[in-house]
Order: sequence, then structure tokens, then C-alpha cells
Amino acid sequence: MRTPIIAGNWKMNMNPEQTAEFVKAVKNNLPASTKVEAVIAAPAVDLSALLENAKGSELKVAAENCYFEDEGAYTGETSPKVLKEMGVDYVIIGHSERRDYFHETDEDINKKAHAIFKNDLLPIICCGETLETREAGKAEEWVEGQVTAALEGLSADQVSSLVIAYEPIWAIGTGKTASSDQAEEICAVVRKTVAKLYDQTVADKVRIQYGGSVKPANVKELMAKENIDGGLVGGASLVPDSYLQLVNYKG
Ligand SMILES: O=C[C@H](O)COP(=O)(O)O
Repeated sequence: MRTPIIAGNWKMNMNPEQTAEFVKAVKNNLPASTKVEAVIAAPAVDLSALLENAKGSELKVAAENCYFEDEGAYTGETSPKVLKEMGVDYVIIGHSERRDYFHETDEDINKKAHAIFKNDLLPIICCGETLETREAGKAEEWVEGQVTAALEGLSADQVSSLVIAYEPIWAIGTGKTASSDQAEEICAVVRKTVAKLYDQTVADKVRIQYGGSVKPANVKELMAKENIDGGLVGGASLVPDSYLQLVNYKG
């Protein structure tokens, strides 16, 4: 009943020309968005090229970040209001790289989630533990805390429509995928947290992605898990053929 959602997260890796070429290479071979939602999250400087070339196709477009104010004196930030005007569908927030390198806090992420909904966009909210936290046996508690903080003040309807991406930091860009059982275990914790904060109906609707070295070779096994509804994919989303294999994992 939950539509799978596979999102490529390009990070800081493409320019507008490469973006246009990529979209041309994939746009006619994407699954129907009712079967699997295929999303690309691109750097702000590539969004125009992405949107223009994706027009009329099944591809959905995400920004990799935004600010929590619509406009004003915030040099270098991206307005969620303008993202909406441009035609963007989703915004990734709380990625571990932003939490770590750019000091994004749980409070910032919650403010961004509210700003995203205010502008009629949908957030993809990232969470995930470090290897240290996992080895200390605290991964579940950590992820529950991140999810609780990110969702504060959001309505049941809003939470039903958003996406949460569980990305164990030790599996990002390392080639070390969490086993499908490890991924499922924490994705189940995410769903339980939503049930605890809201109710089971909301928890059954929220879509949960796994991210961390997802590739064509492991996507089917991960997607077969009960609580995994999608993937947030870095490296393997940069090449058209690999991206197409991921979004067409159902055949
Ligand atoms: O947002 C995507 C994740 O950080 C995963 O990246 P990766 O697939 O390169 O491990």
C-alpha cells in the first residue's frame, strides 16, 4: 500500500550540463510513479536543468537542502518558497553530512520540516547513527531521538505524507552496506517511533528509506523487507544505467 520511493542523492557531484545529459538518458525508461517513485536530489545550481529536462516525465525532483525562512538576508541559503515556485517536489533535510560538516541541529531540521510543509513541499528527513553509537548499543535510542525531534509539532496528516531516510553513517559511501536485517531492524524502530508519537495508521503510511551503499546488486533484498519502502542512494545514482536498474528493481 506504500508506494516505493527510490531517490538518488547526487550530493555535490554534477553540473547543469551533466544533469541535462543524465535526464535525457533516463527519462524514457522510468517506472510509472504509481509503481515506484523515481526521484533525483540535485545541488541547487542544477535544479533548473533538472526540472526543465524532466518535464513531462515520471521523474520527481528534490533539493538537497533548504533554509527555514522563505526570504530575507540569509546569504547563501536556498528558499523553500522558491523551490516550490520552481516545481520541486521534495527536500532532503538532516542528512548526516549536513549535520556533521555544517552543524545542522535537530532544532534546525524541525524548523526546516515546518517550512517545507508551509510551502507545500515534502521533506525527506534523514536519521542515522555513527559506528561508535552502534557499537555502544545505542543505535535504536539515537534514531528514535532524532525522529522525535524532527517531527515535533507536525500534524498526523503531514507525517503520513513525508519520507524518513535511515542512513547509518558508517555505511555511507564506504561500500559497507548494513545487512538487510540490520537495516530492517532500525527502519522498524523508525516506524514504531512514529506509531508512538502519532498512531499506527500514521506509522503505516509513512515511507521509510534505507540509505548507505545501496546499489543494483542489493536493492531487491533491501526492498523486500517489511519496513523498507525505498532507498536514498548516493554513489550508485550518478550513472544513468545504475540509476535505472535501481528504480526499475521491480522489473
Ligand atoms: O544520501 C545518500 C547516502 O548518503 C548514501 O550514499 P552512498 O549510496 O554513496 O553510500
